[in-house]
Amino acid sequence: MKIDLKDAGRRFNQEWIFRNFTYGFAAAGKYAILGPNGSGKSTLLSVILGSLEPSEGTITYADDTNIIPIEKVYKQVSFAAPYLDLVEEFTLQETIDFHFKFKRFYPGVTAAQVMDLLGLRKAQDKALKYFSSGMKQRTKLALACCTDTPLLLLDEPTSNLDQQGIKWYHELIRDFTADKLVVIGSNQEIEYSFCDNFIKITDYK
Ligand SMILES: Nc1ncnc2c1ncn2[C@@H]1O[C@H](COP(=O)(O)OP(=O)(O)OP(=O)(O)O)[C@@H](O)[C@H]1O
Repeated sequence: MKIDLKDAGRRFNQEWIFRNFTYGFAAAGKYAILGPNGSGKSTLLSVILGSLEPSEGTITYADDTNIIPIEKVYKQVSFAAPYLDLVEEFTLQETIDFHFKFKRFYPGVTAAQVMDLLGLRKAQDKALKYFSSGMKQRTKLALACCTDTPLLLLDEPTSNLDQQGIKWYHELIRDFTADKLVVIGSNQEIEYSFCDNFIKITDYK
């Protein structure tokens, strides 16, 4: 998977959040988008995700041989963010089953293994509305990482996780992302310490 942005910019009303962003992402690179609160990390992630259009410039996606049309990109992406809502009425088991009706498991992974990996078997029949914020965040990360997509986007991945949860997050990254293009939006080193490419959003103002 490759993503190329050329002179990309995004604004809300009259305010430019970033401009002149020319950058190439390629599998299996690990990229971190860095910047202070409100600088535009989530906005750039949303443009890469395909959920926001650039206000100027272009974004193109390609696999090894072909351009991927923008309307098909969602099939290639897994995304987790604290502001991404889960269906609160679903139990954990239903959440896992529902997610994998639409997306394939990472090779070798099963629904039972996702449950084991989460370490939340006791809560498998509990509705997500009764989950703590850390349990919800773990659920989002496990679903995103255990899905067989070439692109993984994570915004503030360790928000609401405790020390043990942060260690668990690093194990997920180690075990499920070797061949993926990974982009992390973050301002905490612990979240992107494994990355090898760094984008400072403040360089594109
Ligand atoms: N839908 C929107 N309409 C108008 N302004 C928006 C919208 N979404 C984001 N913004 C503005 O864009 C700017 C960048 O926000 P963004 O959420 O991308 O920053 P961030 O770097 O991810 O911040 P944080 O670290 O706090 O999550 C902010 O000034 C925000 O108010």
